[in-house]
Amino acid sequence: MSNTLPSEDGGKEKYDTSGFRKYNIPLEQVPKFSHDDPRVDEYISEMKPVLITGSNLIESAMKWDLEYISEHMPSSNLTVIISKDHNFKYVNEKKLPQGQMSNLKPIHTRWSSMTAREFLQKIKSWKEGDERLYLQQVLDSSVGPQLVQDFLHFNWEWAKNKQRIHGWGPLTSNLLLISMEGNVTPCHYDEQQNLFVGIRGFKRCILFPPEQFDCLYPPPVSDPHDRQSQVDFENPDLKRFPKFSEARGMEAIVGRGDILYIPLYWWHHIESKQNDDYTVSLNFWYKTKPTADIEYPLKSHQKVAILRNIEKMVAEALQNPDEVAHLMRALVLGRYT
Ligand SMILES: O=C(O)C(=O)C[C@H](CCCc1ccccc1)C(=O)O
Ligand SMILES: [Zn+2]
Repeated sequence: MSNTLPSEDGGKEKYDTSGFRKYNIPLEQVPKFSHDDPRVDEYISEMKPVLITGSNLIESAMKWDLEYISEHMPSSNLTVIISKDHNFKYVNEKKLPQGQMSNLKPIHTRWSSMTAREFLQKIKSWKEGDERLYLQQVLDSSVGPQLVQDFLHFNWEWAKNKQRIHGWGPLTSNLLLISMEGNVTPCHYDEQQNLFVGIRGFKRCILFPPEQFDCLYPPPVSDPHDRQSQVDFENPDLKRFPKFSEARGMEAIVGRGDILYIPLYWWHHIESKQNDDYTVSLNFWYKTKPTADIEYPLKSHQKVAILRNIEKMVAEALQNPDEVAHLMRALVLGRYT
């Protein structure tokens, strides 16, 4: 059950955020509406986050806890990320320096695979100081016939309706997420529309709109941590990242059966409630349709896409990522400033 009742005015009630980390960031509440409230589609069409309650989108997955998964896919090896602390910062392996530099491989998080039962045993016997685990498995035929059956029984009518009326592209993937209490996925953005569903436990999501790109300082596009903020929310370095002090966020608590719409290019920081049981969530990532006829004024997420393309073009033209900053400074400093 969700932790506050959907109220008529939607989104004004405060979420119960006890058990989540406190950051020095001003936060507004993401509005919360029942799945059949017309305001849900108003927010999605304006590409603004909204928390949707009471939908039966994944009714058949509400029984997906580690016992059930262990029982129905006893031998499957699932993808598990292991981290030295509670932060699970995603690394794009394809963008890691190859060859002799490979000793720069990230020592912070690494990928492993294990059965659901092994994962359950490891998190049950976990104690302070141990490495932390986060199961992140793409739903594909490898999850076995029972979970595929459950997947086929999702309320695809509802999901397809959203996809159609909001002009989304195809569903690209569903990521099954089983997190230890207290794990954090640091602030990043994705280039897809996302219906993020709670199955078990509570997750708190902090969101920032794409236009706050200059407050959140992602690394170069060629960096393994592409699309992720370089700012450590627990200890922000305001000398390196001064505009982070201007960041203004939104907050939602995703409970059992809740769906958080995370618009594409919106920044999001997600954590599982501390000192609570493990959490289970499932996301639905949709490509967005290529912009047929461009409308002005451009939306902020389109300007972020332009920035990404410029970075890629300049790096490609120079054939050397290290020269990009110098050329871009020469373009702007003293000329466009
Ligand atoms: O659904 C989303 O978009 C989330 O960020 C959910 C997040 C885990 C996502 C891990 C990840 C981040 C970037 C690229 C690939 C995988 C969580 O719930 O902890
Ligand atoms: Zn994400």
